[in-house]
Amino acid sequence: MEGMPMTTPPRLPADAALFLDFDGCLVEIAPTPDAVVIPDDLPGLLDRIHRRQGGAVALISGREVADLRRFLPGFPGGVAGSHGAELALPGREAEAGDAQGLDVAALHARARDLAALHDGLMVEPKAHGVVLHYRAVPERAEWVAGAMAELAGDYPMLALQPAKMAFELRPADAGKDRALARLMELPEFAGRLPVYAGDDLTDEAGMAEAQKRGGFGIKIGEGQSCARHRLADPGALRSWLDSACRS
Ligand SMILES: O=P(O)(O)OC[C@H]1O[C@H](O[C@H]2O[C@H](CO)[C@@H](O)[C@H](O)[C@H]2O)[C@H](O)[C@@H](O)[C@@H]1O
Repeated sequence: MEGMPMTTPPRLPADAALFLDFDGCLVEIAPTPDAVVIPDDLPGLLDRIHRRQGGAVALISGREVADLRRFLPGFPGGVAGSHGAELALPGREAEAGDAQGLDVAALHARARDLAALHDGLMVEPKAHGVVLHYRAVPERAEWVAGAMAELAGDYPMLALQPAKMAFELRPADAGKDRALARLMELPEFAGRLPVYAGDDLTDEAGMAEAQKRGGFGIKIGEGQSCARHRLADPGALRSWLDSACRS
């Protein structure tokens, strides 16, 4: 993740395929998953950039597809959710991994049991895994890391994913790199230059994949990254997208 200093990204090439993370990238981080605020101009901006890129725009998020659809109901592009375990494309039936024998209700119950041990912890259940959030009690970070690592030991089909003020168990065979690769096979995306913007550790695989394919990654916010470029925050990303639409 070290190496060359990161620069401001060049103008988005018109022949790029654009992959956008959601939390901390398109929208600011909020105290809880449900509290994120969608800027008034975001849906229109996504429509415009989707038209400019000839339909080659997708969201790649740790959130479930249903969650993303709830926040951005009219988003016209592809949506890879649950770190790529789900894929929803316009006009096509949604695809989802089969969770490989995972008893997801039992997993959620165990995460709730952990959360009950300390005030302020929050469980976010998902169809393919679970997140234990500690944003309200940052001093519990180490405890949550250990508890989730131990839980992960009982679920070989899941991988421990550190996130912002949270630890998640997500499908081991998913990943934002794989989601990008899958999307790049589609006619709207094939042959284009992949550009991936994201803010979190889970985005590093997506950025690395975009760069391996000759495109570039954009790290949103502070912190080390393999990305060649950086923008300060979601507002700066939205301005960068808006400038591209005006060119
Ligand atoms: O891949 P992303 O779109 O960045 O999603 C990653 C996780 O984002 C959410 O959690 C994070 O954002 C919350 C709202 O801002 C914040 O309260 C939390 O502390 C962050 O970790 C979401 O809840 C997770 O399901 C996503 O996997």
